[in-house]
Amino acid sequence: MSKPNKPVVLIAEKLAPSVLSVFGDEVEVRHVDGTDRSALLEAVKSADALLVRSATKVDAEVFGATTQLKVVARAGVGLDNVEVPAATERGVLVVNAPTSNIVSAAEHAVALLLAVARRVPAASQSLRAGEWKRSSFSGVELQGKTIGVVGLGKIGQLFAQRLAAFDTHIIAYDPYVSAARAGQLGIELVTLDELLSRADAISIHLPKTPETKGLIDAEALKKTKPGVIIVNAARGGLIVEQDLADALRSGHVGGAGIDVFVTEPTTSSPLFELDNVVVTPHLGASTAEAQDRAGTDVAKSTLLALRGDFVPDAVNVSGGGAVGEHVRPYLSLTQKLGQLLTALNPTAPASVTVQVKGEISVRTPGCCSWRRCAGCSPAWSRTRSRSSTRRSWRRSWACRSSWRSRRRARSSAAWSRCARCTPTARC
Ligand SMILES: NC(=O)C1=CN([C@@H]2O[C@H](COP(=O)(O)OP(=O)(O)OC[C@H]3O[C@@H](n4cnc5c(N)ncnc54)[C@H](O)[C@@H]3O)[C@@H](O)[C@H]2O)C=CC1
Ligand SMILES: O=C(O)CCC(=O)C(=O)O
Repeated sequence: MSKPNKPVVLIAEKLAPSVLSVFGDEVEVRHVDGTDRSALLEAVKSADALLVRSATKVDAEVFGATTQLKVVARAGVGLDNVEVPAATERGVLVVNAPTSNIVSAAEHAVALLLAVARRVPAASQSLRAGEWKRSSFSGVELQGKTIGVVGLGKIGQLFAQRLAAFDTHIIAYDPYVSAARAGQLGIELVTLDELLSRADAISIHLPKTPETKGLIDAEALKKTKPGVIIVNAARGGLIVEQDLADALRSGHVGGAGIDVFVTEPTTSSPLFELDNVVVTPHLGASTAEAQDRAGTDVAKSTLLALRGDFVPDAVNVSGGGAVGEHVRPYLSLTQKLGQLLTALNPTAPASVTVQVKGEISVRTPGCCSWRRCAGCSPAWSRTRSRSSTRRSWRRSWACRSSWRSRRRARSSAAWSRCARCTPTARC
């Protein structure tokens, strides 16, 4: 029986049991098969929150079917199945679980690389078929090899750290990462062409965007070293499957480990016919630990959103980007500083400036001032709006907040502080 007054949370895919333990009895949980379009469109009408993994397409049609929906939560990283601009347009908050499965995804990429380099699946299959063919399954070592990482974000970095333990030289292509940051990690930042021409193995860790779709095509593959191993545990379509299959068949590419496909689910791909390919059905995040974290993280974010609180993992709040891992710790610091400020000065100030210095000053910390607001007294705000999307957040706080940054800090450690408070009873 439906329980009045409780927000309805619609779960559209199989999620870890941790989700339900976080929700407790604060919400009414309903289930639907997100791949059954008509069932989804019907069920979403009365849902306050929608929880998905990667199989449910949450697009303008879904948002058009409901006026009730406040939050879409993606239990994982990639948001290519959620039309974020359409959500923002409708005032629906979108959250993901940006760190929940990154270790699992990085480990899976390592597993694929090793499986290809040592031909583990083919040898296993052959032995199980009753053959003892040691000479047929000679592989290559990773030691001393150059490994190219395309996309040096969270997963790319974790992959690189793990590969470094094999005594490899890591090079990376990522135009959005500074050479200084790469240097700190012991990684040489290069152009894509240089990476393609130098790497003995290449692992892709990019989001799927109009810019990255088809990045590794026939032209790019031509530039690679003969015998190169290619791994993709990021998204299908970043590599053009047919072009990769052709390069594998010609022997120019030595092997490939592929977890993701341009169409999913799928049981047919030109890659499936080739011996030097190891494939898995999008298993990068399929570990108990990752699923548990993804479930817990999105359930917590969903509750925050439904309560009208600030949601750190919201992706359509801070100017279209999630709060980066380097900035994240400062959110709670600024929140605590806001609470302290409230305790010391219960009268609302006209404005508060958050100063940040050092590394984080170049990592879009503007969100810290919002978080500081979240820590400040409710008496400082006029009303709290139902939605936490950017426009309404700005409207809801009477007290102005801003941030200032200085690139140089006395030490390499970054810091933030609430400063320049202008106490006034005006707002
Ligand atoms: N197979 C699986 O189950 C999983 C796959 N993924 C995929 O991995 C992707 C990466 O995840 P994270 O590392 O957490 O994301 P991230 O956002 O931390 O890193 C992505 C990196 O790609 C870089 N990048 C963006 N556009 C680029 C371009 N045009 N050229 C070169 N670099 C570019 C960014 O600067 C960033 O450093 C996700 O978007 C998702 O699609 C994530 C988790 C599990
Ligand atoms: O297993 C899943 O939910 C998909 C994981 C994934 O690809 C992601 O988080 O981006």
